[in-house]
Amino acid sequence: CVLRQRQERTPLQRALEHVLKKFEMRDPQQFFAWPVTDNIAPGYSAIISHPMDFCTMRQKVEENQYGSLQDFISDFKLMCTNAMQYNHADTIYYKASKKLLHAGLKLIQPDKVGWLLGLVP
Ligand SMILES: COc1ccc(C(=O)NC2CCC2)cc1-c1cc(C(C)=O)n2cccnc12
Repeated sequence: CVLRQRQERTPLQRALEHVLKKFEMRDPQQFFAWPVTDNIAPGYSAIISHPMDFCTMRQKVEENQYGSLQDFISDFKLMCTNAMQYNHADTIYYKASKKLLHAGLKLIQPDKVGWLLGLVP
C-alpha cells in the first residue's frame, strides 16, 4: 500500500479524506491500518477474496478511484465484514470490527453528514 505525495484534490477527495481520518481514529490498535497478511492470519488470502484496509482506502482516495461517498462506504463495510467473516465472534478482531462498523456508520448518518455533503457541490 503505497501513498504518493499530495496532488491537487477534488472536493469529494477532500471530504473522503476527512471521513477516513474519523474512521481511523476508531481503530486505535491499528488492526485495520494495513492489509492483513497470511503470516499474521493463516489462510487469510484463501478465505477473503476482496481484502480491504484503511491504507488501501487512502490510496484509492488519492488516486481518485471513488466516484461517490457510497463507493467509499462500500469499501469500509467490506473491510469490516471481511474481519467478521475470517475471525470467530469471540476474537478481539471480530469485536473490534463490529464496533468500528457501527461507529463508522453513525458518523456518516444523513443528520450528521450534512456538513460533509456541504463540502461536495
Ligand atoms: C493489520 O492487521 C493487524 C495488525 C496488527 C495486529 C496486532 O497488533 N495484533 C496484536 C494484538 C494481539 C496481537 C493485528 C492485525 C490483524 C488484523 C486482523 C483482521 C482485521 O482480521 N487480524 C486477523 C488475525 C490476526 N491479526 C489480525
